[in-house]
Amino acid sequence: MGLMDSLKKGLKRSREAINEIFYMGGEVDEDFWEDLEDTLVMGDMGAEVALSVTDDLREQAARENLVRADQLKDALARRLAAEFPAAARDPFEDLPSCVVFVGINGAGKTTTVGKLAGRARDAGTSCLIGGADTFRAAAIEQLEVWGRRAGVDVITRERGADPASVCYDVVEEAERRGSELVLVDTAGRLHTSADLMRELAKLVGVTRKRSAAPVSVVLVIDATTGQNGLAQAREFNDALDLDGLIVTKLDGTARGGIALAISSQLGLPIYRIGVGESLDDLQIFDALDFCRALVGEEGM
Ligand SMILES: Nc1nc2c(ncn2[C@@H]2O[C@H](COP(=O)(O)OP(=O)(O)OP(=O)(O)O)[C@@H](O)[C@H]2O)c(=O)[nH]1
Repeated sequence: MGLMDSLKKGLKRSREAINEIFYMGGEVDEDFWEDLEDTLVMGDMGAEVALSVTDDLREQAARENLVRADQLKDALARRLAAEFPAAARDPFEDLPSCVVFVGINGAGKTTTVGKLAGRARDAGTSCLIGGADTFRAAAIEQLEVWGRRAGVDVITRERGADPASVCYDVVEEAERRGSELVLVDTAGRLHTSADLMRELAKLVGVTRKRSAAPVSVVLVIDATTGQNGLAQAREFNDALDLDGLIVTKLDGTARGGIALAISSQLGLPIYRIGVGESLDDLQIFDALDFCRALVGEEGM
């Protein structure tokens, strides 16, 4: 399945809801604008975004005399796409680079690190993985499986070791080998969220201090978490000053709008999206493609 197909499948629910308003009577009247705003809110985009997008579209429709569903849908996709901040730098393409992945357990960090390592190997980029989730032995094993699959070495320490020391080790080893890309997987669960944030803040601090290559802190977020995802992202951003996002599981039952809410409200670019569990299911994020899949074009 291609990117657009996986994405369209995942965003089916949002699209169906939007299609419903467009076909309700075919007339662009007061009810239409109210329904559109409600549908955007229900799609997890957040009330603020929904309101400003609807207002802008309404003005544009009046100005440009857009009355047909296909014209309005295209304008809606473009207006939604404008909500996503663009990335100033791609931490997986602009090398050398060191990326620390954070996020709650199950968000897809390890899988994403594996996919990116596989991509790096295919592109001929020398890559090294740091396994800083020393909290769970199974996490290290899982990462090593992905490392083997991708043909990329994993630097880690024994269970219970200081995760910040793993970062120190992997950055040092990367410098010794001349590796261009370092990908660090971290723990998603500790006793409390405050413990986790404290540990991650220390780990990020050590990595930033030790690495000569630019360090990016990327939040991996599961698109199926809905509104709770926004609160999660805020907590990580407050503690760690994130650089950007990777949104996973957009092939699943996601409503998708949460990606837009987080990215636009926190001003964080989306670097990649996960659309499945295998090595190939990670894609570069294209805001307009995403919004077209969200809104649906004629015949979709
Ligand atoms: N459908 C789908 N599943 C995904 C995607 N990304 C990850 N997963 C699945 O989500 C589950 C959790 O992924 P992990 O990579 O283990 O998550 P994690 O954040 O590393 O979790 P911890 O190690 O517990 O912190 C696995 O079953 C993955 O296969 C995606 O883009 N789509």
